[in-house]
Amino acid sequence: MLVLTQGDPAGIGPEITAKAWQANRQHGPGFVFLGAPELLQPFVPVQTVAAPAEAATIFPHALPVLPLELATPALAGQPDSRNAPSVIESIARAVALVQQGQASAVVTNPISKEVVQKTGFAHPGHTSYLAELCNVPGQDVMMLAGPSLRVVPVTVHVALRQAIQQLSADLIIRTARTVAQGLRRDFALPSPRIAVAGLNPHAGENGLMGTEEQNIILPAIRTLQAEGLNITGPYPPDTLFTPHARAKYDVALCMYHDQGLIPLKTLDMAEGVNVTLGLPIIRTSPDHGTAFDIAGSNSADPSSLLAALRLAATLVHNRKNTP
Ligand SMILES: NC(=O)C1=CN([C@@H]2O[C@H](COP(=O)(O)OP(=O)(O)OC[C@H]3O[C@@H](n4cnc5c(N)ncnc54)[C@H](O)[C@@H]3O)[C@@H](O)[C@H]2O)C=CC1
Ligand SMILES: NCC(=O)COP(=O)(O)O
Repeated sequence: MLVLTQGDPAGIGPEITAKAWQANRQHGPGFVFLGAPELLQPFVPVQTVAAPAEAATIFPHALPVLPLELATPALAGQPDSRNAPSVIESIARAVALVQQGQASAVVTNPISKEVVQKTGFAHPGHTSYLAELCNVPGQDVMMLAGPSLRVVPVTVHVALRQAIQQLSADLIIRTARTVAQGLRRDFALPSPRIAVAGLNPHAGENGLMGTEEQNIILPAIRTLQAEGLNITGPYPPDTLFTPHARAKYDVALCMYHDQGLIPLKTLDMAEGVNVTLGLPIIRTSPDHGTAFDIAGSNSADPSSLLAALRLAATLVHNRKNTP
């Protein structure tokens, strides 16, 4: 049984959760929602449970919920940091359930980084918090996976200026190793083809437009090739996402957040999934955020959450069956 976190109660999480249950109730994959039951009650029948083990028989008839309390009633589209502790508690308890073997994987609903950070949450998002909860701090890697493309941002939720400063051969090497291991173990790709993007226009054009390719990216690629990884680059970023280029790799290692997430969401917004690699547990998430602008309007598309639930179930299966 998958465990689905609450996410921000004022975002589209409750609505897409209810829509995902309606879509999956007959043919799964099943899930238990870890959050406030009143968020779902306007949409679908809900039944509270004490443990994920009770959820499977309930799932075809009602949405099973492990209840959490909100500090204040949630208003769609109006985030309230008083509810941040329940947002964070849902994530922590979901991870604990998987660690205890009571659930098979965590699927997270979107949270607002701004809202949780206002209350002192020390992480830029789920990804590094999950690594902390799993006692593997710093080993987390964010990958976005869609039908057309997989991308991994090497630097993630920092200002662009800081991303360039953070870029190092060591960071690229550690990230690529985690990506290769994750794709082998969970995605059934025995020798994943990794394409590395340059940082600068034309991948620097031999130092004419920047030296990070020569000084940082290429040495990292050579080290990884010497270890036997199927990794190439650095490629000019502007042509790395054409259909022709995409046919030649399984994942693109990108130097900063938007370099990878813009092509991913342009091509695959509806079915893109955020997967955290490098953890002892499996975690997926829709690729989008809280969408406060449409919360409460019944216009949220549940496709990305449905893809995240499907992928989590596949990864659970693959991990069990990979020697
Ligand atoms: N995994 C997570 O928890 C993520 C959280 N966020 C957070 O979400 C908040 C809002 O971020 P934004 O950059 O505005 O991104 P967003 O993805 O929430 O919204 C961007 C645009 O896409 C639309 N949209 C998003 N998902 C949709 C769906 N399922 N159906 C229909 N339309 C949809 C929204 O209405 C909005 O116009 C931020 O606080 C951000 O930190 C953003 C991405 C992932
Ligand atoms: N842009 C992706 C994103 O914001 C998801 O972050 P996380 O909460 O999965 O760490």
